[in-house]
Amino acid sequence: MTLLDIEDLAVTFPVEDGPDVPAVDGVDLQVEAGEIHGLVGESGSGKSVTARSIMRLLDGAEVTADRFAYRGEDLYAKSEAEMRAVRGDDIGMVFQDSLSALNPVMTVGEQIAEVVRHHGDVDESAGLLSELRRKYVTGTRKTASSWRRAVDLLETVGIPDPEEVATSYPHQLSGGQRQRVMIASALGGDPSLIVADEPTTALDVTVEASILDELRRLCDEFDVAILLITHDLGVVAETCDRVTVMYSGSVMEHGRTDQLFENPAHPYTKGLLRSIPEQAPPDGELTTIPGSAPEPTERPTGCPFRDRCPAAFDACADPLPEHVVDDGHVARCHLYTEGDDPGEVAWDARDGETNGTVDGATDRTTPTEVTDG
Ligand SMILES: Nc1ncnc2c1ncn2[C@@H]1O[C@H](COP(=O)(O)OP(=O)(O)OP(=O)(O)O)[C@@H](O)[C@H]1O
Ligand code: NI
Repeated sequence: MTLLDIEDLAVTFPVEDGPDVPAVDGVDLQVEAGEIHGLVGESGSGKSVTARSIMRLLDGAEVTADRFAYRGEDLYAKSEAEMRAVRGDDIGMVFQDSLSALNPVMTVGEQIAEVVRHHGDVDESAGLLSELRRKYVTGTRKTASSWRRAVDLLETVGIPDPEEVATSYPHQLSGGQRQRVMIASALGGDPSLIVADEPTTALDVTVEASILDELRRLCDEFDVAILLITHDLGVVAETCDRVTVMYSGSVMEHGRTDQLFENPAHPYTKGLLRSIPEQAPPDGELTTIPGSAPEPTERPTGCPFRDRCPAAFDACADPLPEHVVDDGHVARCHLYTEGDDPGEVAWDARDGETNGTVDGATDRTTPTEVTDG
């Protein structure tokens, strides 16, 4: 079942003395129930803006979409009160910066217990006065169901000694433990989807690996879907069932993780794959894509990647087409519009030089020169 179904999302930030910023422009995103879906792309590609659009947390931005459905219901047709119920109960969120996302003056057990009470799983008042009394006077009784559930959730996300940790304040915990607390808190509302924006980026690799394992396990065990935002394709390879690749506000390619890694179709995806150790060609150094992504206000027409693409040709100035590579695997790239496979993209040029040729593309207009970034 498709949980989240977004078609042609555009998000623009009005700017007072300057051009509006078209941060996201043309994003399709489908998240299936129970899957881990990777949203990947370089910095500034619009991953976080897309994530926040799902929670409707984009104050002042203009958001349009052909479709923006969660479980078949239009999220943008909901009232703010209905949306508050969606946040936390249906869709949980985990951010990169756990220290600023958690309340510094409440124990983590108290914070999770509050989420549990609001979700209504336990027969304890979550009214404002009751919460204020707990916060400033009594605290949650350690025998209360909401507290027991908070401790259970801490245990579920792999925190040793959860009783002890529940009575700690966020600053007393390590970054990895705080990230687990955020995941426990997101689970407190028993959501069907967790949006996790770079949840492990600030952590060292061993802690990152164990938290990703944990997410994988939670996804399988609780049947919760996770939209995992990352700029790290290695993380995607390890963790995700499917993946959507973004570049400069648009989706370039999406498909199952195995389809995308074994048979990448978009030159941008191919370029990204060359920059991760597991995927680099046997002969070679890791190569990053020369140049950098354009600012949203300076994006070229048509394919936003064409200035950096070694295979770009005249048609790339036209609006992005959709090429179905395989069942469930789509690339938005002009190279395929004539129905033939363009073969290898010349990403193997070294020293920042691209020779700009594509095998099998002899009948095309000569690709444009790519400048060294
Ligand atoms: N409130 C805002 N006002 C104006 N522009 C914004 C705003 N928020 C984001 N942007 C712009 O939107 C674009 C996309 O930003 P976003 O944070 O979604 O990128 P990202 O893919 O999450 O990058 P990163 O990997 O660095 O987190 C960027 O160019 C950014 O400058
Ligand atoms: Ni981001």
